[in-house]
Amino acid sequence: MKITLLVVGKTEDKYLIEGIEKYLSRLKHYIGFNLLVIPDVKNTKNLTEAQQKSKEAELILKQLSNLDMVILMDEKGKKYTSVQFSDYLNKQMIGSVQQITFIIGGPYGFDESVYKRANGSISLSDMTFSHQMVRLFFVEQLYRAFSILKGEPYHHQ
Ligand SMILES: C[S@@+](CC[C@H](N)C(=O)[O-])C[C@H]1O[C@@H](n2cnc3c(N)ncnc32)[C@H](O)[C@@H]1O
Repeated sequence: MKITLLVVGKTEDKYLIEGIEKYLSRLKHYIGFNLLVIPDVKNTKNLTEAQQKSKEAELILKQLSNLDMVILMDEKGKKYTSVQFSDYLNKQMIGSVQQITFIIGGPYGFDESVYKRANGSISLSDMTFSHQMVRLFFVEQLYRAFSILKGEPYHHQ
């Protein structure tokens, strides 16, 4: 199984880039992982929130194939403990899923068309994080999940 994390817009802050790279370099020992960055929509000042989400959606949907199992990161999504998330990933690996694509939305979240394409959604918290920060939290949780599956001492219950 391969995992893709699709995000909207480059990560700008150095402290986030460093954190994300730290977990990505650890993750590569466990799973084929790809961070796919969709360029920011231009001239957003002239767009409504709905128009911006719709333009982002066009770019997001273009990246997806029929083989992708698409899971949105969404504060209103399903909640897992870290152990439950590791079980969830394990079930996908044992099953026939070849490619899971997790998607983090833009600053205003997802257009309806992206919700329609999704196979599920996951919440990291009831709180809302910035679309930039949630990338770091997600890759850390992914690393944590694989360390749990490998029985390594990173996670403490
Ligand atoms: C600033 S949030 C958008 C908030 C927007 N009100 C919404 O309804 O989605 C930007 C993106 O970060 C991600 N995100 C923020 N908080 C999250 C959370 N608690 N759990 C999962 N993803 C989250 C989502 O992908 C969201 O689309």
